[in-house]
Amino acid sequence: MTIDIDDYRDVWVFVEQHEGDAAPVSWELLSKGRELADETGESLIALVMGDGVSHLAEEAVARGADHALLADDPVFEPYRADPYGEQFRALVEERKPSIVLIGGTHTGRDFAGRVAVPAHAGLTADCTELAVDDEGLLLASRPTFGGDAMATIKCPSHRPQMATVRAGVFDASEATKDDVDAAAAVEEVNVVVTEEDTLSTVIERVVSDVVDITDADVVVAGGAGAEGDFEPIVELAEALGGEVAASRAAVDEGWVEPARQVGQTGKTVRPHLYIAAGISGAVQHLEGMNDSDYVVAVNTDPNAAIFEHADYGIVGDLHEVLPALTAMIREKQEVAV
Ligand SMILES: Cc1cc2nc3c(=O)[nH]c(=O)nc-3n(C[C@H](O)[C@H](O)[C@H](O)COP(=O)(O)OP(=O)(O)OC[C@H]3O[C@@H](n4cnc5c(N)ncnc54)[C@H](O)[C@@H]3O)c2cc1C
Repeated sequence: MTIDIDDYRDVWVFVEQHEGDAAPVSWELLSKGRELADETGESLIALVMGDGVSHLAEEAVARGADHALLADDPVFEPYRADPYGEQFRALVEERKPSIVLIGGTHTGRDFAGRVAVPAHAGLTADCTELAVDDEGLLLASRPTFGGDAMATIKCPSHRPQMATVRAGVFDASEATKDDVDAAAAVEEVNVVVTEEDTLSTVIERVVSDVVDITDADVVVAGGAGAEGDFEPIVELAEALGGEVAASRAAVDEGWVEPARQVGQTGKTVRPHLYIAAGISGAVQHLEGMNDSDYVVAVNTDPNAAIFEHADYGIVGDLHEVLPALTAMIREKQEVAV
């Protein structure tokens, strides 16, 4: 398929939503998209699909998009890959964006290929870094070879340049425009899919019990120093209402499920409080938690690298320090009740 790449312009960000609430990754991509659009001198366009979601299109503009495209129709609720993919595909074909960014979530991964394949476009999945080069080409980076190397991929001869991006790797954009200005920049697009065209029907929605540590406000992470006993970590996390996480060393030992691994080949978290217990502070681990608001490290080795990245450090055995912290927190909670 030959295309004229000069026909393709602008940076698009897909605003993922669930029952009218935006997925946090949407606003993270919007802030990165703004940066890329400013560098390439193009517009940043938000694409919102759903039923009764015009408020999100306005919010996307308030948070920095130049313009929002809104496909608002009952066919988009609940989410199914075929209407989303087909609507997105049709808009890409008609409007010709240069860069398309989609969250690397279950939803984004599910339908992004349905946009990329008919467009004969490349799709770099699960990116953790994005930039543009001097010619305005998207540089999409992601871990590869099981995390042993980082690959930077560019797509010089085809458009659009598409990427799915891991949640939690960029700061979310903030609202800067008022509602009136925002509403004026929303364009309702022609919905090209109907219920009759749609092959799938949702019979039942079952809430998965797979954990998602990326949204937690408090994360208590354990490493090899836990020596197989995660109980103090679990109890402190429970006392603080937070999630349990782990270094790769702890996951490799089978002490904790892989969905809880933090780092380059795990999840990226940015909680208000991150407690790293028995974790040395390897760069690959730091990559997944370095943007936490407050880091508290507990380690027997006063020279452990993690202390250089911690706001508060406790030199000691986690099997003594964590139960003491948990007991103090429980005591305060009882007094408060
Ligand atoms: C390509 C690649 C990708 C990787 N991706 C990831 C990733 O996503 N996430 C990740 O975490 N790692 C990743 N790693 C592995 C990383 O390099 C480290 O090996 C790993 O993070 C070490 O885990 P750790 O800190 O738990 O263990 P260690 O480095 O063994 O550290 C254990 C720490 O516990 C302390 N300690 C021991 N006993 C106690 C105790 N009783 N109380 C308190 N402290 C104690 C020790 O002093 C030590 O500092 C990756 C490596 C590579 C090469």
